[in-house]
Amino acid sequence: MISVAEAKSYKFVTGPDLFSLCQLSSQVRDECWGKQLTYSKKVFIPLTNMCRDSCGYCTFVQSPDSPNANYMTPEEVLKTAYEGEALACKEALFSLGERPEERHQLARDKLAALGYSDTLDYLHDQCESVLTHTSLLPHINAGALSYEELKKLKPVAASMGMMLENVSVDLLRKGQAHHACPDKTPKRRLDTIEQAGRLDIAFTTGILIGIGETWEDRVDSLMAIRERHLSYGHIQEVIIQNFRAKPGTAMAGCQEPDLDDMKRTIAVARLILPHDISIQAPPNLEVDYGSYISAGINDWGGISPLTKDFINPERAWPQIESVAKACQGLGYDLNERLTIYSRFQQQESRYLDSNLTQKVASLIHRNAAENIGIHGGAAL
Ligand SMILES: O=c1nc2n(C[C@H](O)[C@H](O)[C@H](O)CO)c3cc(O)ccc3cc-2c(=O)[nH]1
Ligand SMILES: C[C@H]1O[C@@H](n2cnc3c(N)ncnc32)[C@H](O)[C@@H]1O
Ligand code: MET
Ligand code: SF4
Repeated sequence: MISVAEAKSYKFVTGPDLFSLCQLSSQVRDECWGKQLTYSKKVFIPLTNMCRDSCGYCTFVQSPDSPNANYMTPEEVLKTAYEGEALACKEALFSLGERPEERHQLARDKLAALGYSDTLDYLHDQCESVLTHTSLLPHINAGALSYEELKKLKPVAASMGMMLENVSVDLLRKGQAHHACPDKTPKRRLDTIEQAGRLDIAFTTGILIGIGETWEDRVDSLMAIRERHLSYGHIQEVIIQNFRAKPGTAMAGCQEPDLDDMKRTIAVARLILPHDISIQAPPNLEVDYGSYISAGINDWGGISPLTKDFINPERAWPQIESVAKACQGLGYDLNERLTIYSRFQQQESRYLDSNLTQKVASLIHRNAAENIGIHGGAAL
């Protein structure tokens, strides 16, 4: 792992050339993860698109004035999960707005009609329903959560996640990406990662690239993740996600990060983070996604044969076969993994509630058989 000072000196223009950096990070990736990349076959469950925050980049959020502002019903949740199960998905990604009932009367009314007063209680019960009725494993991406909230949700999710975004407090200023977003303060985000560590929750986090942060801010954010992982060991993956500008948002006119900037950040993330952390970049937010492999990623995140990426709905998922081809072209197999990585899966593991161990064990078997069947490759 490189030092803060080294990482900060690796920036564009004055730092080492991109090719050497990528060679170095690929070497580290190959040593730790071998000649295989992974993805998780998932369905997306956008439980509610209302939110008390208003991030400058987000089109997922719907204002209460919009006819599209909603909560999914329990029937809609199960329908999506059943359809995903039929297509061999193994992850149900619950992704939602943060505490909408604390800001919007419409959210309170819609929750009350469903028999709830708290979005997180509804989330708990919908994860439980998916666990009861299907073989899918819930992954919860509900933003900043407290120790008590995480603790309540742990028995109904195999893993959880929340993008740190960035530790820069400058992004909270007026006119910046996180202005008027109480859940995007670095303090709340870092505290969520810390509490998930105390609770032994297999956790995904990451940074969003190109939202007004500096190179040094990126390094500081990755260092903050590294420190918490060194304390608790619970970070299973770090997502390096590029901002995509969306019409109709406050940041519609902002410059998107270019591919070289993404590659440099991925390579440096690989060198900064402990090597047992998976590095993920989504394949649907960059046309030349194959070049992420040369920058040092080992994972593509969730890919869905059924549902769109509701956060980037205009960016279609590539066919899994075309991702596999890109991997093979560079000498890597593509294997399916579960939402909880193998390192955290052991039976009696402190990371899994006892009612989840059996479900995970049977999916491990299915996954291994499918990986051998489809790719002729090694099972995970
Ligand atoms: O389809 C998406 N999946 C997103 N995922 C899902 C992710 O691709 C997979 O669910 C995980 O790799 C677990 O398998 C996230 C998960 C998190 O915990 C935190 C943030 C994200 C962000 C996205 C996203 O923008 N789009
Ligand atoms: C779930 C995660 O999706 C990311 N997210 C939200 N909006 C965008 C966008 N326009 N471009 C890229 N990523 C985005 C944020 O990082 C959030 O935490
Ligand atoms: N609202 C949560 C966050 O921003 C998760 C979904 S974002 C569309 O972290
Ligand atoms: S990114 Fe998440 S927190 Fe921000 S407005 Fe969208 S749903 Fe809300």
